[in-house]
Amino acid sequence: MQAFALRSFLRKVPSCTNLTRCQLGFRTASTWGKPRRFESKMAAASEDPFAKLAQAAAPAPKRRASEGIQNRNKGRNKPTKRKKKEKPVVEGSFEEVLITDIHALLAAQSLSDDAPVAQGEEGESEAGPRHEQGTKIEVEVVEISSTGDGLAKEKGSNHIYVVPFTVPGDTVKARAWRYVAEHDYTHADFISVVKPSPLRDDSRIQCKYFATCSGCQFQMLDYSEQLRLKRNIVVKAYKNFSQLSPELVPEVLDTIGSPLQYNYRTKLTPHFDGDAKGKKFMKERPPIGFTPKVGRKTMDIEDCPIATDAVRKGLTDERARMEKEFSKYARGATILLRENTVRVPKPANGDLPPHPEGVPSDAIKVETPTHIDYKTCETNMNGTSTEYIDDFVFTNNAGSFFQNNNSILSPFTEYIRQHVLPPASAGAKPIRTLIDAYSGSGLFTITQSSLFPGGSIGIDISPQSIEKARTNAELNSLSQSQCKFISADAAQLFRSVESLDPDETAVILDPPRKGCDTSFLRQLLQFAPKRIVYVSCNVHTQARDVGVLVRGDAGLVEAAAKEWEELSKELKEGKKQARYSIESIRGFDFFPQTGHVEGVAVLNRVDE
Ligand SMILES: C[S@@+](CC[C@H](N)C(=O)[O-])C[C@H]1O[C@@H](n2cnc3c(N)ncnc32)[C@H](O)[C@@H]1O
Repeated sequence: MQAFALRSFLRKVPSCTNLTRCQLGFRTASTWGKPRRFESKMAAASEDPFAKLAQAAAPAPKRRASEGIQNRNKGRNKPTKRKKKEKPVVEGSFEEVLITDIHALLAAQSLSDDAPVAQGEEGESEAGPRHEQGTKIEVEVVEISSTGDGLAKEKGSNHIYVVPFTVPGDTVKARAWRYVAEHDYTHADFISVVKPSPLRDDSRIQCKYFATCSGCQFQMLDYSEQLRLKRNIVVKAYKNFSQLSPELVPEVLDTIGSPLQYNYRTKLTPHFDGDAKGKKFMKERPPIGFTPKVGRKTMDIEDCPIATDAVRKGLTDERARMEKEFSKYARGATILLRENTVRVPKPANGDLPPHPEGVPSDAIKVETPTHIDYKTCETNMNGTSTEYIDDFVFTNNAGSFFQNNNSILSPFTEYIRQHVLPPASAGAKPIRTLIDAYSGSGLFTITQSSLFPGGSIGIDISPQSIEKARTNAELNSLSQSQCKFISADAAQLFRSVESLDPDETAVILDPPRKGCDTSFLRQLLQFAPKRIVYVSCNVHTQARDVGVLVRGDAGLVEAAAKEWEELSKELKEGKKQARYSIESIRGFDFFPQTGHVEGVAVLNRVDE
């Protein structure tokens, strides 16, 4: 990871090649007990086991994961021809996370294994023979990567195979399909289990498409094991991507489970393929479903048990509609299935309220002591969907972002309420104001509002989400002085908050998967709020950004040249950037049965 970060940094800031590691804020070799890959670049010819990794990692350009899909279509048994120049691995991407885990595993085994390592003749990697595409192999799974795939080895070889739908301790049959030369590992398809791991119990699997559809990875595992694995994903994210020495990272807390482990997803987006040129109208209903793990043609999937009943019914209804309407379509499309709730309070006399007007009679009915929820499925991207979290109501553009596991949002927002304010300490100014950066339709601005007498400010780049956020504030009886929303890039936020006292301000960040950009982090460090709660569906970019906030060096490692100039000027002018300590880190399982985890990191400004 550091090798990637350093290269991109040096590329962007050519005049900074004489900066020392210390100035860059990297961990020192001694803090991790091992030399780092970027150091090994200079020691390529040495006996250092990391030098080999560096040679594999450093010079070659990299491919994006999506190129593998193109390769698959060319036929598994033919050698892959590369037409395009390889593109760099995207930061925080699936591929970068996988490569980091593979490097860590290779490094660990090169330090500890007695197994003899083959000597890199033609057709062999340094770790053992590599197979032609299509070769069937038997491998033993040694670890699960942070992408949810098994990392496996053949007997007598240290070569790593990435095999989905497997768990540590499994011996499985697999088919090699893509050798990744620059990182010396091979992607393989899962074929069958030869000897199951004690962790595996296939009777737990609830979907007949498991291990074919690419959506879920963990259905064969007990739920407590899934939570343990997800905690480990968070641990590894901070170890591999924060660039912080271990003493700065507190022990990662247990992952909080989802109240529902199936029937939880309030949004699905199945799709169907069309004519390649989009000209020939369909002669029969196309397969409607999801992308398979192998191949690119959409699988026909009639049901998805991780979705809520309303969304599952929506899938059935859409498939029935397509049965009649396929001939109108020439192009492929994505279908939106988003749960929508109409809540009807029960009268105090205990009578059942009448069926609400406009709600279809076959809506899914969920009765509680106080109300009846009627659940339907919205398929119009521009339609409005409504969700409840405790007594809060949220309306959204059905096609825009909203968290898609409603069952966990009550405990999750309660956890944020319990942690967004620091424990009261003598003499400290109480926090009065909340900034909710990347607010969407106001999830945190609204659910946390009661804690902030000075008001809450939400900012999001999507004008539609901000429009809904304003509506949601009204629907939840919050005035404009209690909840204010700005539609803009998050980095513009700091222009609007100059009047706020950072000592009295907490910030919640919930950026998209790619994390925060440098400009935002730099401005955040200059604004220096007392407390930050960083929420993310990508714990790897979260760990990277938290590392920046803890070191207080936004702009140094990944700054674009212009930002670097600005930052140097600011540093010369003596403008200060804050730094933070991490109070706690923990995962929430928003995505049961999959390898994904939502991370929450709570940070306090270090007052020196
Ligand atoms: C993971 S969602 C979180 C939304 C909200 N906190 C929630 O939980 O419902 C990320 C949000 O960031 C917004 N976003 C993406 N890039 C942004 C940017 N540069 N500035 C502000 N908002 C951005 C998206 O529109 C999206 O609503």
